[in-house]
Amino acid sequence: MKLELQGITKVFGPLVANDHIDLVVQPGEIHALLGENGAGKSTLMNVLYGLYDPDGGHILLDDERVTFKGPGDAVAAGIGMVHQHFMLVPVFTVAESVALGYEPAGAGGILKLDEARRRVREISDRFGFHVDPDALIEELPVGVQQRVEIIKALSRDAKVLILDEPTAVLTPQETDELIGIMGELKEAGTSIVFITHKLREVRAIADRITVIRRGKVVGEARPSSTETELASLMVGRSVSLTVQKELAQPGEARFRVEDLTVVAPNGTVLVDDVSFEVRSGEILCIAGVQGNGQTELAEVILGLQEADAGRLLLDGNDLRGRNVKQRLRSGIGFVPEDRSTDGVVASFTIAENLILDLYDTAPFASGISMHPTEVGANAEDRTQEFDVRYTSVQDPISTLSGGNAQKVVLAREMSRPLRLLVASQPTRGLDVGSIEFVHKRIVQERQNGTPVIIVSTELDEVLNLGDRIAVMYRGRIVGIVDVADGTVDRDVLGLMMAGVPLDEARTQAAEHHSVLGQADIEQEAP
Ligand SMILES: Nc1ncnc2c1ncn2[C@@H]1O[C@H](COP(=O)(O)OP(=O)(O)OP(=O)(O)O)[C@@H](O)[C@H]1O
Repeated sequence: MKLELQGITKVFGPLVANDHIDLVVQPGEIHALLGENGAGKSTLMNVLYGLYDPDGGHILLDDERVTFKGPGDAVAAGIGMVHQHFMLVPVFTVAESVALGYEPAGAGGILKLDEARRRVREISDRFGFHVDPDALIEELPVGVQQRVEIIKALSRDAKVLILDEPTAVLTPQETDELIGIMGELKEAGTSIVFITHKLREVRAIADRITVIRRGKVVGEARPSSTETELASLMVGRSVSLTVQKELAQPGEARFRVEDLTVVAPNGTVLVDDVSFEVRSGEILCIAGVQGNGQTELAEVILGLQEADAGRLLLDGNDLRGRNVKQRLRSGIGFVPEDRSTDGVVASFTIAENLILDLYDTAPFASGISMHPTEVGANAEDRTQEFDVRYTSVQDPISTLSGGNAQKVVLAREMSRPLRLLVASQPTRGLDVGSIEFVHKRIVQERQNGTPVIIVSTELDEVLNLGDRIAVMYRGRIVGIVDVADGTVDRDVLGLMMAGVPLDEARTQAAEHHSVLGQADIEQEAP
């Protein structure tokens, strides 16, 4: 189906989030939407999916004008959307998930389970999804859950599929698989609108690329453009895609994790006897597929979770018995993996969110009285430094785009004297310009002598930023590699993240390159 957006305009108070946006997506085209944080991509997709009523402009499907009063109308017209946070119920089976809320079905909007099962099988076979209709959602890896969302959309006859940062939570292998699936869908005539900040993927799969900046279309780019060209078109300036840093000169060990074990209430061992140390002036990256114990490890360091065994020593002091507030005040900077649940308080203003840890200390308060002038001034400074795009620092943080909310968390946690920085997925959802800035700040922190732990599923990030990389798999550390020795690459790390030990990973990687690893090689070739 051909999709055409003509002059779409959407305003929020004084802010024009979409300013006369035109976009044409041909049948069977993979169309990437690129743009810096707050450019207006999600807003545009929400208009297309019927979640927002546009203030101007039209949507055309196969040259016919359509209006959507809600997502139900959009779905009925053949539009499907896979959100970043999947909307699946964990205790349902795949078939139940697909059956739920099925609009054209009979009583109660429920599709019969047998019919749902049949459709899951049919779609799964047709596109090589390998999804079992009777599998429980909570037992499926993230990549397969995402396929269930795609099946759900296809079972409702989606002809245009919107994928909003679909690879943010995927492993390299799952990303490869998704790229394959997108190719199959395209062959079958499905149009795909694909939002991403990952330029490597755009180059690998997009047929056309539209770039938006500050609510306006600023141009179209060819997939043959280099990542550097795409980056500068996106943010309007040249961007360095590699981290400029001197060789690490680590000092003494400042932070030690000793024999740490964390067990879930159901008895699953989440962190399994993990030990490592981080030295002054060193960045240790903890790589791994989401859900292999990294989250729990980071949370135990801040005291959000209790360890079942083991010790944490910061500058020789045992952290046991100290609560979260005491740990933050003792100089631990902490960027949580999920900003919306742990990083910000949605109903608080941007300014308040910037002092969550320090709200009762000078200069923001004395005794029980807050000093709004200082709170406001701090917010102006921090948002300027981290280039947060907002209308007023007194607006609730929920009005910010995803990337801008992430920058608020980073600005708060990295703007006080630190003895240890722990950041989980620090650049998730950030545009290339912001990633460049945040990486520089992290390196600066390391230059100041702070031990830094970065938990990341992004291979580019860990390879670029880490002095050493520890790979976690099923709660254990598979291996710790020194980046300076030059023997690790995306493929080796990708395999280690699947539990393959270092030496074997090196052998296997030499024999097989992933799609994106291959794209790297081709780009490097003269
Ligand atoms: N409900 C809302 N109320 C007020 N402002 C909003 C609302 N939703 C979005 N905005 C603003 O509209 C602008 C565009 O936001 P949008 O979420 O579309 O950006 P984006 O391109 O998707 O960014 P990101 O890459 O960070 O996800 C931002 O300045 C944002 O603060």
